Amino acid sequence: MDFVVVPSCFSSLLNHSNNKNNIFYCYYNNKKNKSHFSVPSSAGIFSLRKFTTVSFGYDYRYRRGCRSKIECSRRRVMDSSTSPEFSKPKIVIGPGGYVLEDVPHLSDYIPDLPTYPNPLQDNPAYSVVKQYFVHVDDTVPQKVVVHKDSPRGIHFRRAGPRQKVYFESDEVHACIVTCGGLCPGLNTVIREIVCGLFHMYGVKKVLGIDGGYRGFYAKNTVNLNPKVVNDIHKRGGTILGTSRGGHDTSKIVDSIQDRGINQVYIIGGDGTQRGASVIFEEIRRRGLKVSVAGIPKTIDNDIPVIDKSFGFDTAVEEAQRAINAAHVEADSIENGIGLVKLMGRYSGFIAMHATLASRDVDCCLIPESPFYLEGPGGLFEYIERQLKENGHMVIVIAEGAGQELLSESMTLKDASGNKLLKDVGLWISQKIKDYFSKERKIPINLKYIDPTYMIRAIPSNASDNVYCTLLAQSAVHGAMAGYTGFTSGLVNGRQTYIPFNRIIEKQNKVVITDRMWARLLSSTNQPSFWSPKFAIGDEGNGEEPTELLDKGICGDEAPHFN
Ligand SMILES: Nc1ncnc2c1ncn2[C@@H]1O[C@H](COP(=O)(O)OP(=O)(O)O)[C@@H](O)[C@H]1O
Ligand SMILES: O=P(O)(O)OC[C@H]1O[C@](O)(COP(=O)(O)O)[C@@H](O)[C@@H]1O
Ligand SMILES: [Mg+2]
Repeated sequence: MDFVVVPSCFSSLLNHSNNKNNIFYCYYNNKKNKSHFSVPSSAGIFSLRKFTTVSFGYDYRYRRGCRSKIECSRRRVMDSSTSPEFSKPKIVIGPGGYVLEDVPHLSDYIPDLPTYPNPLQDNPAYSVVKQYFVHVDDTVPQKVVVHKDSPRGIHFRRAGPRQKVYFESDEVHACIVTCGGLCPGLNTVIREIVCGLFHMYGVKKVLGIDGGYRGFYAKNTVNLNPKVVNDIHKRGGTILGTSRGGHDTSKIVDSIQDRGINQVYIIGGDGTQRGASVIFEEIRRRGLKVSVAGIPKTIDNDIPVIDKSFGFDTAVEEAQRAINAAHVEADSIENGIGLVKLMGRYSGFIAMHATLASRDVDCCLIPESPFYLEGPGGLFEYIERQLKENGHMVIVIAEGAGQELLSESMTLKDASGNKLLKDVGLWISQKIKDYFSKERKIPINLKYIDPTYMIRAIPSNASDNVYCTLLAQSAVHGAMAGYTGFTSGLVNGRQTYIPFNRIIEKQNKVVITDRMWARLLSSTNQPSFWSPKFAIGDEGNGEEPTELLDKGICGDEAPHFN
């Protein structure tokens, strides 16, 4: 008997089989050595182990060919899937400076994978669509504003259904997990992954992982189907629960393997996508036929490359309610100051967009734009002028703004390693009150509104709901087509598959030397608080211009959804 490594997932395959005997065929590279053995399902994994011996340096791919038969092909893959070559980004260079930043595919590390016709071709809802399947060579450019001599630049693979899929419908065992902070639209994404798998691809097995990453190994799972998720998009939050911290890669991948899961849908922000990336690497190292797809989530909009994250518009819309209230309060009383603190840990997109949308805001403070309180050009001087001229004013401050001005105590971190912020809203309220009452002897009426979680605990609005649907369906099409290690994201209004390395390499931030921030300054008339010393840091960090600037909302090209 030759050496055979039996993946731990065989136990779940054995347990799920209705047949009395599970026949295991082992195909070796040398076909002459082909052998098989049969194990009664009641014997379970322990009996199976009698036939097995661990052989280091090899791993075995398995495929559930039919209910009673599991074929395992022995491959010499460990060496190649752990080689540095494998971890390198997949870059394809073409003529004219064309660069495709491609996503990994299961066939990159599992040779001879069979393909199947896409079941969508028999689906009456889609058969009327001309050219429903996306051409394998379709890509989407990252930059759409070009000059006639510009190189063609970076492209991403276009998302969408492919003619051939790498999973049979009854072979798929998918799971969905939500991690990090809440965001409007989480439930819509969950719903549309489940419905997409069931209705488009005839999949019947979808598991919900309870409570974020740690749910893989420390919690129960829940079976998901279209009935269970039918009206969840009308609710805020996530029906699966979420958490920070608790990312234990090997325990998570063991759980994926033990449960026989072969498609993993991971919904979360920058931290979550980093976690997804290491899960993918471990899955590839173990040579498993498991697709890992990320769906980017964050109200802070701090994920790079993509046009914007889902739930962002809903959060901005909800923030308007707080700003309106602050304006009404400030406008109704002498020397009224309405102060609103909005979420935005490292990026001030919510504050910036809420300010631009409202037009009632006189000053917007964000983490990317350092400010100062006293002296010429400072915030106090500006407040005094506003009160003199208008009798009231509204200030919006992102929670991450001005952190460097607050007292220097030890920086605490949350379970995921994110900086725990000091309360800049309370701090600045006190500073303004002290300055005007003690130093200037000017009576002011300051009303502080902190809507905190209210802007993210709500269900998504109509446009975010459509956006969530497209992201979820794109992720499903990608996983079915055998792509893995990708995030489904909108680039220039087109659905794309973006490799994890591009999503996690940096954070999206408001670039204060961009036109969007200039639009805000011209709308509020606030001081820029700009000083040449800030500009050095700004130029030096090599940031791309604000993603939202040139690509939509107020940019040169209206976003268009495919
Ligand atoms: N560098 C990392 N490697 C692995 N897992 C990570 C990493 N950063 C964050 N995570 C995990 O991702 C999950 C969510 O991260 P967090 O930063 O809280 O939220 P978000 O994904 O919304 O940014 C947590 O379970 C955390 O442990
Ligand atoms: O949910 P918590 O742990 O209180 O964290 C609040 C943070 O979550 C956010 O809403 C978004 O954070 P993530 O997208 O990284 O999860 C931030 O704006 C805010 O600072
Ligand atoms: Mg985050």
